[in-house]
Amino acid sequence: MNRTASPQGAPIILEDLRFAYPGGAPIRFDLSVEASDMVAVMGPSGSGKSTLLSLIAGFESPSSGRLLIGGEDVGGLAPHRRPVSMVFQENNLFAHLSVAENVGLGRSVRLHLGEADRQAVRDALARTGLSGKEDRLPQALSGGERQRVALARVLIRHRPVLLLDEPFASLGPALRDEMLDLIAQLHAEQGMTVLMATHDPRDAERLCRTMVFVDGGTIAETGPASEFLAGARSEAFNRYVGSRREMK
Ligand SMILES: Nc1ncnc2c1ncn2[C@@H]1O[C@H](COP(=O)(O)OP(=O)(O)OP(=O)(O)O)[C@@H](O)[C@H]1O
Repeated sequence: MNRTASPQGAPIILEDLRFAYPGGAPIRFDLSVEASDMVAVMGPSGSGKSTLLSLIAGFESPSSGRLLIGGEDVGGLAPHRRPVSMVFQENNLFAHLSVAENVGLGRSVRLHLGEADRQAVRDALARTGLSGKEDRLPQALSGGERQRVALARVLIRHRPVLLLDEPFASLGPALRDEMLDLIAQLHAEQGMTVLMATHDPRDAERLCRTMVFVDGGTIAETGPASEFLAGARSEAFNRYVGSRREMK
């Protein structure tokens, strides 16, 4: 993989990807995402957003169907071999490793780092506003700082796809905006394809060009995020977003 090249993302195609948790309802996804797109994945609680991202990342295995990333069938690849980085709502970091080591894992899972890798870690920490905190353990960081460490690791991994599963749900609004800006900057630099699961229409509005509406274990609707957010798409989406807004 080219780690220094100019921005590039990979297209993602899910073809009749089928899955079910033991005893759970059937889940089935068909989806096509353009390279370097920024996609909001929205939908009711339990609709299957996390499952969609987990299938792409390889944390769950479909019973049938195909998953193509960058034109390659990645269905047989273990998660760490897929051209994908993922950031969760929390628990992205190893508690016993320092900030610098947690970021360094993006280069080598055994932390066998050369000088160029260590320089890349320093650069990523500087880019994410964490210089001076490299030796801290995650417990000595704020929630926002911990998510920045996770993003610093994404930055040095240079993977063509970034999956975000409600990454900022536990942060306050100001910090959240700051983090969304940081994702936008990373995207401008690296051009990776971004899929972000979120319940907050403001996240989608701020960051995403495309909307994927997940409902009942399937992709119910896709299109320009602006149309969804303007209320110009399905009643089901409007009801979902309306109910989220009432909850605030
Ligand atoms: N590990 C699991 N074992 C069994 N069922 C699961 C598991 N994880 C999720 N499910 C079920 O699968 C369905 C889809 O869950 P998923 O977590 O993908 O939804 P979601 O849209 O991400 O929800 P939320 O917005 O609440 O995070 C739900 O009915 C959920 O209860």
